[in-house]
Amino acid sequence: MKRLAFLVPVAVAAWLLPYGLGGYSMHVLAVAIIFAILAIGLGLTMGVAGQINLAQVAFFGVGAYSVAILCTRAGLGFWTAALLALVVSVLFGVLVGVPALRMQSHYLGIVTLGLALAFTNWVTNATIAGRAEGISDIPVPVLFGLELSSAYLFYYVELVVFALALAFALFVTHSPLGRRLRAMRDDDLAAGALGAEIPLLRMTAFVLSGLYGGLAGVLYAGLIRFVAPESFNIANMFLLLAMVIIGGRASIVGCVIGAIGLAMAREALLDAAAYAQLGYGLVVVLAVVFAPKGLAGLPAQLRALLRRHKPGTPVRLGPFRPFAAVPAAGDSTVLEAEGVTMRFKGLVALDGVSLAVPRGEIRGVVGPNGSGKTTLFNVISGFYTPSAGAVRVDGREVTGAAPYRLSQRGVARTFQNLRLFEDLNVRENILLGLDRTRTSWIWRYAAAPWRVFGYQRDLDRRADEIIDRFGLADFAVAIPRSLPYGIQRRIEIARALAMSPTLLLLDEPAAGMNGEEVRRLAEIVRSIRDSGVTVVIIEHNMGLVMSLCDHVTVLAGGRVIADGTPAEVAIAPAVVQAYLGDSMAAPTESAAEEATR
Ligand SMILES: Nc1ncnc2c1ncn2[C@@H]1O[C@H](COP(=O)(O)OP(=O)(O)OP(=O)(O)O)[C@@H](O)[C@H]1O
Repeated sequence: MKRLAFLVPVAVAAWLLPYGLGGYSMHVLAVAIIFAILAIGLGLTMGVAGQINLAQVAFFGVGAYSVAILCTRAGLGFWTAALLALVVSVLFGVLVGVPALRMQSHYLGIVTLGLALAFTNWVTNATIAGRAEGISDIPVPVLFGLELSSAYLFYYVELVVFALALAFALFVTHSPLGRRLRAMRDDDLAAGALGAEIPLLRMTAFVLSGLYGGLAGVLYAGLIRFVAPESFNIANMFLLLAMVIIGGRASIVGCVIGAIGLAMAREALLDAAAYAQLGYGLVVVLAVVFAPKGLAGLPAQLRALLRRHKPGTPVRLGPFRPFAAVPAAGDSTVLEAEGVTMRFKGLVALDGVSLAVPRGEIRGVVGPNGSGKTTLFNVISGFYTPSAGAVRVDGREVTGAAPYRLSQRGVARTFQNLRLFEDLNVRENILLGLDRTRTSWIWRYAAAPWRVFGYQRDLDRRADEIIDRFGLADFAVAIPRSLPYGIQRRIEIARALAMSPTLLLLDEPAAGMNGEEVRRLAEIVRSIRDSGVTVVIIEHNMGLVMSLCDHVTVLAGGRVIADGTPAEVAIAPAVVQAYLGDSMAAPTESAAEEATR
């Protein structure tokens, strides 16, 4: 609550501002607030969710034109038209979001730009939209019997709408939904493996953008009471982009500061409009090069610069606190692969692989480089749909299911090349694992926000427990990239465990670790198994495999060449031959050595 105390003087200042401003300045301020709402919408899609959206100005236009058309052609009152306009803008948001389900990056940029151009083209040529002349007789909005005909009066309506819009955007970005959107922006594959329904999340981002664009459009129609195509053209889209990039696209407050600042600058530079555009371009380039996170990112950038000159304190990984052992719940098969084949064009990465992993087992999957181990994990966790064969988890067919579905079925995984979200701190990475809600849960954000707060409190409590159990408390708010490799590996395991899986897939968890770290890893994996989780582990460290695994499956050239206890596979001739040497010849001895190191 104390952190929000600064809002009181800000609100009072905003309320008193009109008393010190002339008519024209008031108008400029009212327009700047509209741009701020528009920029929040763009910040949510581009900055928070990482979806390229060049149609924000069209959402703005859809909102404004819908009000204009509904008021002047259908004879509706301003506020009824405004509500319908919001619905139309959200629907337009859905339409623009559809391509995002199938394409990303510059392709999405081109498509959204195309849709924005199509909108401007339509309003320029459609009779109902008043063609190039636009629509000029939008009625004065009346609120509580008061005609909002001046910018002074309208400003107060805008202020309330803006405050609510800003509060909702901040609420969303600081909630489990916002965390998932940021995770999707950083790495959509890893976010999917953690249970994020990527298509729905992308659509949510565009719906929010449509809503904020529509809201800005409604206010614009009420303030200016005239709409024409040039207010919603591509030049304005680029101005909006400049606002968001300069302010800091990932920060909602940054977007607001950028929007208000640039809207003011635009007015101040009206006499030099020809050069102003060039100036914005230059500032954007400077921002991208020297302050990629915009004005909002400058304090953190400065702090990092100062820290660089100070000797850093070494990070301390705390001890792992083992889980309470749970008696095995029956001996059913948790994972079953049957004749799984995966072809990449001409290359057969997996060739009829079958394996069955019983509950409570630690299964090792080993094999020379390129033998198909990671591909097998990718098939099991839904990253690849196999060309043939079937995968069953807990007896249910999951072949080709999306990663988020598998995550919901209790499959968690880590990655060979570590996929921690780099823009989220350690704690947020763990929180993402803990969040088991479906995206459809998000109706609560609008209808019952207190339930979101309650849920977040529960996640926070459980995150503390996991952070403590895995000894991560010293760097819970650090960015993973800044931490040693061994620690990052442990964070990834903690994040996977946060998902409360029944099946944990570990892809080379000991890679890059020293002997002591490998010993601690073995202790962690055993404790995870003892807590009732079935573990499948890909590893090249044979000492670890031999000492840790109950059962080992050996792959070579995409086929299972041996399957049995560590001692059995170690002496299998096919295995010795596949490894082309004697590294496997006496693994039990090396395991004993490794285990005692
Ligand atoms: N997406 C892909 N497209 C084309 N080929 C692929 C793809 N993924 C894997 N492969 C190929 O499939 C084969 C098996 O690769 P995979 O990564 O599964 O092996 P691995 O046993 O995990 O190897 P390593 O121990 O080096 O990680 C390799 O020849 C690899 O180049």
